[in-house]
Amino acid sequence: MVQFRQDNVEDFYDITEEIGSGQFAVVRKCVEKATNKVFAAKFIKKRRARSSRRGVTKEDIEREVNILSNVEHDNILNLYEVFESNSEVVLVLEMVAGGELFDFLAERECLSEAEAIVFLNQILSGMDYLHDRNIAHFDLKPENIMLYNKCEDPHRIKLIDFGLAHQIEPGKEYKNMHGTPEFVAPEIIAFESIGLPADCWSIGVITYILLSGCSPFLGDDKSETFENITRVDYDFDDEYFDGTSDLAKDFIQQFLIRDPRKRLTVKDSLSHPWIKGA
Ligand SMILES: Cc1ccc2c(c1)c1c3c(c(C)cc1n2CCCN)C(=O)NC3=O
Repeated sequence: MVQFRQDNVEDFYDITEEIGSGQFAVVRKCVEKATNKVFAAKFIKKRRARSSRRGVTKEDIEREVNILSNVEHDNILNLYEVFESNSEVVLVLEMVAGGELFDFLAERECLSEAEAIVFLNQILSGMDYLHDRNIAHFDLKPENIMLYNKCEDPHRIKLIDFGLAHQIEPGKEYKNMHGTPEFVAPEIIAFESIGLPADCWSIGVITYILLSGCSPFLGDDKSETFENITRVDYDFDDEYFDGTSDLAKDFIQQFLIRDPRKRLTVKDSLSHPWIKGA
């Protein structure tokens, strides 16, 4: 278990501009005073009372820290150290300066199959590492896939934000309603038992977006999106998929299967001819 340092993070790091924010967390760029190295500091508000709905419980924070402390993979973000005060916990994380895959995609509208496969090979490699350890990310989306460095190696990515990640204990039921509507699997919406296959559904949605620039289930509002997901109501509109190979569509289709038990696993997807053939 990583030690939560009780020192003041600002005695050791210069905290600078905000680079991201969520419901109970703010991410800021920071520079370690002793080394001048640049990191990302994720400030997580602690929940004050059990009855409160504000802030994150110590149990959830320790879960994220535990998972990040016990994983080491080229495509997964590194946790450097943790500070704790009365009101918040600060995760000092590796800085990935290349920005979101989401923005990289926005600049291009969609990617060639070859380029999408370069990103997917890394996403699948990181996810295979996590799933081998029964760790589900539960919040896979282009915003949580960051480019390491646009200049040095523009196609190197890191998976970030393990705030919803869980170690799935075999045989134990896990249910929770979280994640971003566009990317959540049907079993999450139906409040059924969830596990590693929920990440596989999200990978199918991400692949669809990488190749078309469109989101397969996105409706005019959250309930329409949930309705589309529950009915697995999507298609490969010729306007966006006219030049897309049948192998690519098959790869997507094998992830977007309602029954989690029949869905393609990450490990099997690495042997799919679309990925292997590249
Ligand atoms: C250059 C840059 C820009 C925005 C960043 C980050 C880095 C970033 C980072 C992290 C997180 C959790 C969120 C981050 N965000 C917020 C947006 C993430 N979807 C992180 O852990 N390392 C980062 O570099």
